Amino acid sequence: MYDFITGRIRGGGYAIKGAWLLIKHEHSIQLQLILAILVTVAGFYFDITATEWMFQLLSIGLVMCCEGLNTAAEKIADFIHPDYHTKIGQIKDVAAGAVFFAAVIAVIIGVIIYFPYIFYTV
Ligand SMILES: Nc1ncnc2c1ncn2[C@@H]1O[C@H](COP(=O)(O)OP(=O)(O)OP(=O)(O)O)[C@@H](O)[C@H]1O
Repeated sequence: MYDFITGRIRGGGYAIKGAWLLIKHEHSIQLQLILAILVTVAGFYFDITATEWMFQLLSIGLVMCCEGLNTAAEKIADFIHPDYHTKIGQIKDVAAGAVFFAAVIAVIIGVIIYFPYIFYTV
């Protein structure tokens, strides 16, 4: 039981270290973080509902999660095959495609939330 708890705590520490490395070194994650901060400010400004906050936070989490996994896939690809190869290109494109799905959904959710606040408020 003790090993289980210390192992989980250590695992959490590695995960926080990984999240910090993403924020510190990856421009794509830095951009997503800036966008997340901006929409969070917008959420407070427009006083969005609890349900809208949940969808917004889910969207932020989904995009940052996909972006982080995309970065991991790119790093694995570069590590196992640093030279140019069409397969590596496909692997990177597929990983980027996953981010694209998440980003499109996040934009649609953002439009659904903020369009009425911006255009229909009296
Ligand atoms: N080793 C490679 N072999 C073949 N094609 C590659 C290779 N590296 C990159 N590519 C192609 O270039 C695209 C961009 O790759 P890259 O690793 O630069 O990703 P990126 O999205 O620019 O990275 P970042 O998110 O760090 O800015 C890939 O999606 C792929 O199509």
